[in-house]
Amino acid sequence: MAVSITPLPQLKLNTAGKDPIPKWVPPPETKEDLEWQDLRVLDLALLDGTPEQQKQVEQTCKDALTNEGFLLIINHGVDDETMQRVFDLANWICNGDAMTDEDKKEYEWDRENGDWMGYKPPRGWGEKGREDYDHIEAYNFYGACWEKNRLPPRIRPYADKILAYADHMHNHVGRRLLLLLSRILGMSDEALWEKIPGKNAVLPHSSYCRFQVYHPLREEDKATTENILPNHTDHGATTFLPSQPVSCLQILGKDQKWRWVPYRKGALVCNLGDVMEILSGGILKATRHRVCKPPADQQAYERVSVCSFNHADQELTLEPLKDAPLIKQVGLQPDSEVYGAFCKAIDRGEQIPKFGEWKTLRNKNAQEPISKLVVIDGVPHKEHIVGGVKVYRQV
Ligand SMILES: O=C(O)CCC(=O)C(=O)O
Ligand SMILES: [Fe+2]
Repeated sequence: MAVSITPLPQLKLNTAGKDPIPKWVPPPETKEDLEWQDLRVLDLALLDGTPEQQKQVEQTCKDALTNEGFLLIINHGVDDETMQRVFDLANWICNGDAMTDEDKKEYEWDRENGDWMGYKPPRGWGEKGREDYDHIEAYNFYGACWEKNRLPPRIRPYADKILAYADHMHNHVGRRLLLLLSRILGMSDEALWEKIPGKNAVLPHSSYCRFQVYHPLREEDKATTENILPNHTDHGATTFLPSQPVSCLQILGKDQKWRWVPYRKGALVCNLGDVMEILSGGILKATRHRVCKPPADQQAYERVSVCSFNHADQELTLEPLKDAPLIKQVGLQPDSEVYGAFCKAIDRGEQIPKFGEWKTLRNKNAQEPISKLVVIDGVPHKEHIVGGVKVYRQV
């Protein structure tokens, strides 16, 4: 069972000859005793190993994505030194002097139209109103940033390095994960890679890399803020987050309990989005997660986070791959949340959406004020339905 794609390359980001940027200093780990979610560890190097090792990695992947819905990936081709450079860049871009105030205006995202490319100012994603301060500043790097030169001038000398990282996550790690998911579904190695991402660009369509920082909570927000980023599922196919030390990310277990994602230096935290849950008919889960207020001993630190969101071709029709052997064997899972919500929307007569419509709808409506009030864990939330999938904001 030879893997049909080239062995995983090792990414190197040589910034010699460029102006130095400040070094990101990782904050210390929390000493608090939190309820951690045990995550399975997927060793991606095993995919280049013996047939038994390949089978082992496939099984780990399947167990993780049908149970926790999150996993840790090691040996993904970005060593600690290279990842340090990525964090140096992310920290400098979101938290340093990489952008002037004019740049922030010139390159600001077009949120009203659901286009998130560019600089995201620190408002609108929290659980308060759309215009309220939300502690999160980010730069969203889409393929068009390079194709249309939509990069602030001071960042341009590093454009090739950022692209190399984004490329590695999408076209090497992302492709290999799709290969594993194809095998899990009983399909040929390249089936999902051929079907999902769209081709002919390093970051095709809306796949993107986000550098972001969560600023420490302001004094006046400490008492009233629980979640910095509300409870949601990602809307693409796969997401990769290099593990970082400030504990904020929580995932919702099958038992409806929230648990903290542990820090593991050098690993990638990986989860699936709506696309994979719908295509797999609910077998592979797009797990709900949220970014909470950090534990008390980490509340003074800036939390730098680097996210790779691997999306789908805008024309991809979102529906289960009914011919996939695993779906035939175990059947569709309408009790699964995202796929179930999707089924209900279709039953109500809504059209099967293309991914592009789904994404724009979800981007436009993300965290809009809404209608229905529900109680989760004893805490009142507003519920908003976006493309059939529920998004919650704490009231
Ligand atoms: O920063 C994180 O740890 C997760 C962010 C996240 O879930 C998102 O942006 O969709
Ligand atoms: Fe997310």
